[in-house]
Amino acid sequence: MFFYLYLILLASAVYWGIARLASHLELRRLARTHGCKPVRRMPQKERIIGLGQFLDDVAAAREHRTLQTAQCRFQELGNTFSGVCMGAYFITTIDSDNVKALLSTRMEHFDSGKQALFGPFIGESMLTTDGAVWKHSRALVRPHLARDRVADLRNLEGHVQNFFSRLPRDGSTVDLQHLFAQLTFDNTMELLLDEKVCSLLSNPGSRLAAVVEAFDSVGSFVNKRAALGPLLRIYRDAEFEAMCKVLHDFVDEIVRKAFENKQHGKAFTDRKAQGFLPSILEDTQDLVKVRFEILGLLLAGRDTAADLLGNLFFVLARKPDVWDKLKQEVDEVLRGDKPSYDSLRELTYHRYVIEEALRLYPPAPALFRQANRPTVLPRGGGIDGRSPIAVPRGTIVSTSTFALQRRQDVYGADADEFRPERWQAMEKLGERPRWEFLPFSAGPRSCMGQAYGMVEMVYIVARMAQEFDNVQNKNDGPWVEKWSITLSSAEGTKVGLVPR
Ligand code: HEM
Repeated sequence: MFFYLYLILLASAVYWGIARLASHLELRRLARTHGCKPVRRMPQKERIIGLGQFLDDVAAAREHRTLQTAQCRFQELGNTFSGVCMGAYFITTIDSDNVKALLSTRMEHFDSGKQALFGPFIGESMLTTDGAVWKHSRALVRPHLARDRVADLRNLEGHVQNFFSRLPRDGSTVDLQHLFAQLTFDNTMELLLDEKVCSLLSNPGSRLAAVVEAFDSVGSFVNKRAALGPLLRIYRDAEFEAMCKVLHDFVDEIVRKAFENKQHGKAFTDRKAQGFLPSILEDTQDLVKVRFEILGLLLAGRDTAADLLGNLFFVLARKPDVWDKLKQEVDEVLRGDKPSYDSLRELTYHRYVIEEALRLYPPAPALFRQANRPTVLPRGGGIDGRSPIAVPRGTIVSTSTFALQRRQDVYGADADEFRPERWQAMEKLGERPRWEFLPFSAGPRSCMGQAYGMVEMVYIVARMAQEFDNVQNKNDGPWVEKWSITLSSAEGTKVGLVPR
């Protein structure tokens, strides 16, 4: 018995050694062929485990300055550098050639790298899988975010009405951030699952309120996990698992109901027959897989738009001139009507305002992948950082969209300022950035909900501009980051609203 165990262990060790050697030789061959030079390393006293780096990251996260710290590092060290954190070698870059290679031209050399990170929350879903499984998920979802679904804004208006009913109209303080999360949750549930839930109208102690709360807190756990590197494989957190269970139970109930209807031959109504849930149940009877796909989509669709709106209104409350321009545009274009899919496209200034918020406060402020083979990135090597660099298998390669979209050499000396007019100027000159503006990522793995997300956000801002004369700032200090999967304001979005 022990002899066989010993043999298995020995064979595994030999296999591992040969695979490492082959990978190393392949990396050397690639480096020679492409003329790679060493990538700049960030100063670290100890580079085997990178414990110092881990402790610095934890301290920065506690002080809500992870993203600003990363931006400063790029300013000090250049657009591409490498380091080690908790035993994991990483390369981070805001060089647009590298970003293009990572997300598009060499995309197949990198995996999503998110499965361990999201762990029990979304298991195997489109956000965490690769290859054929990931492609299949995208094909399933695509029709449900097509133009006809996106263009139907009736449901969204219903949720906006619920949202308005929660807003005080006497200028007293309200935190919009949490209400936006409820609004986008209700809307995404209906868009994807034809499920009418009204968390906006639910009581504080209700089950629905607990589900929204679990969604809110699960993000903080995921971010904590991100810092653990390879230790994640053995890390367990009972509180995180309890939050996941609340969400799993909630989605499982909806899935089971739809599955039973299907089993009992109950036909879906015409509208439902086109819904995402019936079509995914046609494809698989694995209800756990269905649960994870749905949760992944809810996560992708809810937090991103809600956080963007929260950050945007944080800024708008301090920019009455921008709010006046938004009101002027809705009045001129919509003339008191509700926005339609077509009229939304005429709200150009609204789009600039939202793009400026996406630039400064990208809901996904960092994108990362994991190299699934030895490969090469085109820039970052040598003293001038212009030569290609070799990327060993297993390397985590990330880009900070937060820092990338604040590059002064791209956006000018006022890159850190909120100035929507810059988009008009850049468009006039035909200088709209391509690989330096990636709020929805880019390439084959880019956001599937980009068109819908933009429509939803422009619609909500336009309806707010039709409804309120004034958005008063009630937050005391400056904007402070809270990065937990997506990027929101640590102090919320406290405003007072004065009706028109
Ligand atoms: C403000 C709105 C939104 C922003 C800024 C945004 C941003 C992003 C980003 C950056 C990614 C890539 C993540 C990565 O590669 O790590 C992504 C992926 C994705 N988004 Fe969005 N998103 C938004 C809204 C939506 C909506 C409304 C939906 C659907 C209802 C959606 C569905 C998806 C899906 C399915 C993916 C995964 C694509 C894949 O892995 O192939 N997103 N989104």
